[in-house]
Amino acid sequence: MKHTGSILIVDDNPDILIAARLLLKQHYQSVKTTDNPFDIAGIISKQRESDQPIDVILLDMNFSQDSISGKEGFYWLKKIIEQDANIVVLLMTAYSDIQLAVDAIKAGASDFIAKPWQNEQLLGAVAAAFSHAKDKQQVGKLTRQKHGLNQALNTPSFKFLGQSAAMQQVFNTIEKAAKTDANILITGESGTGKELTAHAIHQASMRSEHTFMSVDMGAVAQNLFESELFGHKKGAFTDAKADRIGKFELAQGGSLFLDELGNLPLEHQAKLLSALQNRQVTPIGGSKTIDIDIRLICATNDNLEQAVVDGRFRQDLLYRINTVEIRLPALRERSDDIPLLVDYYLNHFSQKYKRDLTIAAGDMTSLCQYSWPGNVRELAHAIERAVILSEGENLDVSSVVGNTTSNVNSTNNPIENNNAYDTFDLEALEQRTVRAALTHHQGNVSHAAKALGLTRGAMYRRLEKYGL
Ligand SMILES: Nc1ncnc2c1ncn2[C@@H]1O[C@H](COP(=O)(O)OP(=O)(O)OP(=O)(O)O)[C@@H](O)[C@H]1O
Repeated sequence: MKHTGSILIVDDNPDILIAARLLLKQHYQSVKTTDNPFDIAGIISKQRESDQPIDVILLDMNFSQDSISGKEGFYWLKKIIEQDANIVVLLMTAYSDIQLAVDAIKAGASDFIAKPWQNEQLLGAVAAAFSHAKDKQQVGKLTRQKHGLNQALNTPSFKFLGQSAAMQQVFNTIEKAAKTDANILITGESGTGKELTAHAIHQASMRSEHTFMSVDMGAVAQNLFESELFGHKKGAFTDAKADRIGKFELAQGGSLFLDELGNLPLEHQAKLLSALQNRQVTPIGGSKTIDIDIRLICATNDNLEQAVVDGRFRQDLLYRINTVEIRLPALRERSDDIPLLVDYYLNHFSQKYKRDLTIAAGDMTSLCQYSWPGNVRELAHAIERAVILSEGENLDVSSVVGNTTSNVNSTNNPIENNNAYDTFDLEALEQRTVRAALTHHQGNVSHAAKALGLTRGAMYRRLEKYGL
């Protein structure tokens, strides 16, 4: 059976063209020939258009009579590589010498064949060239796929909006800091847009073509911390059934975003610090260290300075990660952003659910007066729910934020509210309690979860459930 793939043979000697074609035609599906190197570019284009791209070219080195320098071969080799770097070129000459062969390979040829050839020798060289061409094509495909995946991973689902002076300042700092390779610490309450900020930094940086790798430190099981970040070798521990690449290595050349860093236990902080200081990691069970080239972006809704004072966070690690600090203001501190965000999410979810809704001016004012303890995340969920539940043409905000406006000045705490037990609906009570805990802890999910006796995962499930 013939191999799929196309070969082009270029030689000014018609006997060589016939002999090579007869031999190669027995093994390969498409064999083209030409005695004029000026035809090469046209043949490459035509074959590509007809979906039979040239994989391998056998190229003579000397075309003018009596020429033996090989210069012409090098010239055409360069032209071919410029036109299509995936084509593999085999150079042929009757005047072979070692230096010419070395120079040919240096210039990008895959091999060098002396004429006259032995058939077996030519077939072997062509087979190796084909395999090289397939590898190149595969690498090209994987590179394009990686590029596409990076684009998909790097693009957040929502725009990063803000017209308030506070957010303009944030955007300004992002722009300045992104251009450097400085480590950046993003702080702010839950839902203020820390992850969006990290994406924006990566996208505005010189690393934007590379991977943006995100790790939620709050969600990494304690015993898997090292494996998650640094990787492991097969058999390094009982469950290590195969090699695993760590997030540091996956982020190679790009940005590594460590979210919820405040939750990292002290012993892991030491390991993280050591990796950052040495710019090297060693997978568990591995003997070789891997050099790492990443821009580090960390985020937390914890107060890390206080955590240092409390002995929960290493000062040396804090100094290493906070070269630039970006603090995201809570939504209640920038209520002039609320109309912009409401309009954006109203438009987004109206399109998603095929509704045509507007918001009454009075309702917008109510939303601007609300304290939004869950910040923009709460606002986005609230608008989505309103879009789904509204019946008329106006967005029904009461169905969403319920007694939000009356909540503005209340504690939201069912224990403290006189009307705490106006309902015995457990879900409603749970929602109020979760909201109250968030408000009490100024949007800090970790602290609110702790106060409620919940894990962060359980807390997040409730935030999702109640759209907080
Ligand atoms: N400025 C903004 N413009 C538009 N959407 C925003 C903005 N800030 C946050 N959001 C939206 O709010 C939600 C939460 O944002 P994000 O995950 O970035 O917050 P976070 O501070 O990282 O939260 P957490 O601390 O809980 O992880 C996302 O859906 C995001 O798109």
